[in-house]
Amino acid sequence: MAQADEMAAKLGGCSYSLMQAAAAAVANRADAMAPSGPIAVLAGTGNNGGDAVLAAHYLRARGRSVRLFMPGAAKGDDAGRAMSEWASQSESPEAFLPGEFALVIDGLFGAGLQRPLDGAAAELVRRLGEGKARVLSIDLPSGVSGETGQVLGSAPQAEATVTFFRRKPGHLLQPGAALCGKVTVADIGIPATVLHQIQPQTFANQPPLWRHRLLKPGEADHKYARGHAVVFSGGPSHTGAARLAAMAALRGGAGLVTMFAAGSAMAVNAAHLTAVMLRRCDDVGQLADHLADGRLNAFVLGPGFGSADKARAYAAAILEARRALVLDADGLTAFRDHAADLFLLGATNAARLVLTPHMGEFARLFPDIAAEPERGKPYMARMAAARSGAVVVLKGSDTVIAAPDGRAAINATGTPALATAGTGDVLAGLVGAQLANDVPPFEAACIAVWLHGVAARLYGPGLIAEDLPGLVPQAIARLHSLCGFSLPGWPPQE
Ligand SMILES: NC(=O)C1=CN([C@@H]2O[C@H](COP(=O)(O)OP(=O)(O)OC[C@H]3O[C@@H](n4cnc5c(N)ncnc54)[C@H](OP(=O)(O)O)[C@@H]3O)[C@@H](O)[C@H]2O)[C@@H](O)CC1
Ligand SMILES: [K+]
Repeated sequence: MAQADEMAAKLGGCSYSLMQAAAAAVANRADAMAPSGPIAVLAGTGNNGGDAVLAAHYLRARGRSVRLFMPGAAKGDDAGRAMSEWASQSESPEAFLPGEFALVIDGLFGAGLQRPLDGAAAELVRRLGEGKARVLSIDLPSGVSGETGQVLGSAPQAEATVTFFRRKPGHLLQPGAALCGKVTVADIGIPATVLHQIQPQTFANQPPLWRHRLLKPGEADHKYARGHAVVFSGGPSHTGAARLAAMAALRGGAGLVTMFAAGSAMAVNAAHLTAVMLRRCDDVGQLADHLADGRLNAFVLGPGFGSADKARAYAAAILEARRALVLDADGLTAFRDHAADLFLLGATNAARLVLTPHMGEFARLFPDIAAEPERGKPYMARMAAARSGAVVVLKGSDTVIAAPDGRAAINATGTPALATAGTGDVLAGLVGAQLANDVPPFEAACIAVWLHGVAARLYGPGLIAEDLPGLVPQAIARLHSLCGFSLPGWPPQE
């Protein structure tokens, strides 16, 4: 954002006019949140504080009762100029009692936060929490890192946050995302061309990022044009996870899906499968025979799979046969003591491998990277992708998808309803469906994660993993409608 600010100034903008626009957006939001009653404004020493002081000035000019509290003197030209517009004195933090106000505007720190909150700022945040004040944060709740979403020291729980130009990673990553409350993005006049100039590598996982890769529904579609995904079953008493993945792959748009099962698991799978086909695969020799069929183009290995030795051998055979592979669950854990082998496979099979670890599985494969959570999920996922040569989907309520080339997307369609057994298996199948359709792995993973979250939101509370594949068509319909695609003949006309 600081880079965006500088670029905007270079492109002929004036940084004070940006601050004026930012402050006006904050004042408008404050008025809408609390149309009457006294307002407290907490202003820090930098430009976040400058926004706050100017918002206080605008609100007072509208006849609102406003008191300004500052832990120190304003630094910098813009913040100093904002202060000169505030005709009265600011009060010291000791005088601030949150219970006296209908709303508190938090403008202590924003994008310039460098170190954990302490002293007067930390004390103000503590009092905000204790007083259960309604908080409107400027740019970010003070204490939340805009880069990582991590809390540095402490941060208030905002009811709403007004940010500027574009959301920052800290608005999407936990715990920052939850502390922001409802985020609105104000246009303060920074031209969109600034984005082209700064070439950001971190994105929100939204359709504009990958809509050009989406398979458009067409009348000429036939099942072989939409790929053939394969999911590996576990042993006879561990077949459910793979079936979830297989159903998701089919609902997610793979033209055909086949389950590969060892002889011992054939009968139980046969009893459960209908549209998903079933073939026997006992060992890597049989897998090699199957791989002779070039139409089998995307594989999902790991959900309920069990055998680590077999998982490693199968992964190598699939990648060496130049097929796309989603490695999940047991497929990931199989490499915990053989991570270098996995990274070599990834490096020699660029653009074919997707890893879908949750944080525990991630730490088994990348212990040194996982030991630095304070650097944030995009950093961790990006480092892991660069090291493994794979697209890495670091799962959680704020799933991050990273590619070896440095791109990272933060998902925002997640929901706590997804925190239930088997939802990861469904996600692996959805990634497999996109890969079967020849979508490149970064976009394949982004699309699958987006659909997975939207499908879960369509159900709401009480969701179990079995519900998810059946909701995927509605999620796809929503996506198509967002992108302006239509399925020929649907919805049916009279
Ligand atoms: N970019 C844009 O387009 C636009 C940006 N705008 C606004 O500018 C904001 C960014 O402003 P910013 O860069 O001045 O940083 P900010 O967040 O005010 O903090 C820096 C100050 O805090 C201090 N400080 C830091 N950490 C501290 C700590 N833990 N404890 C104590 N002190 C600490 C630090 O002190 P120092 O390190 O210098 O000692 C410095 O004085 C951005 O969030 C948005 O609101 C808008 O005006 C519109 C256009
Ligand atoms: K703030």
